[in-house]
Amino acid sequence: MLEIQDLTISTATRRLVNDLSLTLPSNGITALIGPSGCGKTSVLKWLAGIPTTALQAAGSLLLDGVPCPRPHPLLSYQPQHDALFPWLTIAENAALGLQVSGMARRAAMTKALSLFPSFDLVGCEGQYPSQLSGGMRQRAAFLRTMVQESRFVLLDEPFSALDAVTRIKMQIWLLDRLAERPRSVLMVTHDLHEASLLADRILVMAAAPGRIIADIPVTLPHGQRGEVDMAPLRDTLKSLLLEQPCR
Ligand SMILES: Nc1ncnc2c1ncn2[C@@H]1O[C@H](COP(=O)(O)OP(=O)(O)OP(=O)(O)O)[C@@H](O)[C@H]1O
Repeated sequence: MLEIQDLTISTATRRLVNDLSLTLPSNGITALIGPSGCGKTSVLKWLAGIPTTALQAAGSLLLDGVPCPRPHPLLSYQPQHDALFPWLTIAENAALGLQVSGMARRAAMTKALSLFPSFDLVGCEGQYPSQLSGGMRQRAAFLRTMVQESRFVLLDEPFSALDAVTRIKMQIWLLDRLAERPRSVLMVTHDLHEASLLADRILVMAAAPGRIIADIPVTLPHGQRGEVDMAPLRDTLKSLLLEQPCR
């Protein structure tokens, strides 16, 4: 269990996130939605321990009840932009997270390469990020995050650059992997359809300052989430978001 307690994030002149507390269970998908600029990415970056210039943050993070340093090897983070290293091949990029956490290069490469077929990246192993489309780069970044099998996975709009078919494939892939090996995913998304389809719980943030205004469990099994079944939930989310100003 991962607990954020009283997280406040500010610039020199304004408070971006105010006293945000939330608990992530050991498994399942928690979607984080909210108007643009409400602080979703800032919360994920803080969790991942990414230093952000010009922002000050205060708050505690507990992992299974014990203070958790950041960055932490049990938390992996996929930023909004793919952040692949341009001088490494796609295979080298994909294996990098494993190597950073101590796995030998050959073993890391073997493990990463085994996932290339399910990410539709076969043939791209030796290419560089600049040679790939935006969607392919996003799949490679997703692969690099998921291959690490961290207990907590932080995904910032992981499917936003994908075409509709690839997006559905990746969503199904994520659900299948989580069914095989449960872990906890905190996913920022602007797509209410995606949130209602994937999440076990949806957190809605408001802006100015950023805070959680709704915490909605989604209990219907994934296999039963048809368009019509999920429409009332999407309407609720839409109403909550439309009440919020954009920043
Ligand atoms: N380094 C920074 N310096 C100053 N302000 C910042 C910095 N980083 C983010 N902000 C501001 O913090 C607020 C929250 O930004 P953040 O990216 O966390 O929002 P978001 O909810 O993820 O937005 P979006 O949905 O558009 O990606 C925004 O108003 C943004 O301008």
